[in-house]
Amino acid sequence: MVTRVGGARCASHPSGWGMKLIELVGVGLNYGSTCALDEVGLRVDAGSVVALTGPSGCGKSTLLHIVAGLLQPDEGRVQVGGVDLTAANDRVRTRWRLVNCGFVFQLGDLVPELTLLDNVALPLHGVRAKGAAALARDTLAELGVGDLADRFPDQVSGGQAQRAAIARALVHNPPLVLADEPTGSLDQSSGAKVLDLFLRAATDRGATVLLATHERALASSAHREIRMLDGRVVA
Ligand SMILES: Nc1ncnc2c1ncn2[C@@H]1O[C@H](COP(=O)(O)OP(=O)(O)OP(=O)(O)O)[C@@H](O)[C@H]1O
Repeated sequence: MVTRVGGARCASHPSGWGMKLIELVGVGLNYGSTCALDEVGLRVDAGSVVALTGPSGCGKSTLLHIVAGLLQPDEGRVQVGGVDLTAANDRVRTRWRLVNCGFVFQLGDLVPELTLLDNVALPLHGVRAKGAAALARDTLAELGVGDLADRFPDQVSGGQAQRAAIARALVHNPPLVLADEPTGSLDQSSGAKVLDLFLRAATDRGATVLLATHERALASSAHREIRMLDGRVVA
């Protein structure tokens, strides 16, 4: 079934998206003469936490950007939650992403002019301002940075900013969470808290979390690990 972008969701799975969430077939992408992805085929079922691992430069970030519809492959097909992203134009992909996807970028990528609270409330368009602020505050608190809600990104540490970026990716309960090195600048206990939130999102509400990581502890706690090498999925 192909669902409307950002529209009606299927009721047969808690995420509302059916079982087969992500499907990539023969996906290739080049940056000029650099081949970043080569014939990648992948299928991820809904409701799981999946770790993408592999050496630096093997294509993990590029793959996450393609699944989010932020990059279009040069070849192949990408279907996510029943939507064919390779057939969708920029505007449709952007709208789809806002509704369905939470993305944690490798460098956090908070808006510098907004407080942590306002950054986290960004995906909550459509929620009344008061409700959005309360929800954003609760999510920041869950990640242990509730007391920093009114600070700006340049007034907190890298790890605190990263936790706010994770709060922003989770606050609207999206069916799909994509995270690029989400625990890279976190201490062990904050990293464990983040992992716990990802696992809960998957088991409690059927969300799917696809994360790129170099950390063994994170990869081995995920439901599944996908290993990449030189732009290909190898295991
Ligand atoms: N914007 C870009 N322009 C040119 N080449 C790029 C660009 N982004 C990535 N690459 C190249 O594409 C390949 C895959 O990069 P990618 O960032 O996807 O790897 P990665 O596995 O996420 O690496 P890391 O673990 O270091 O974050 C690398 O060879 C990289 O140098």
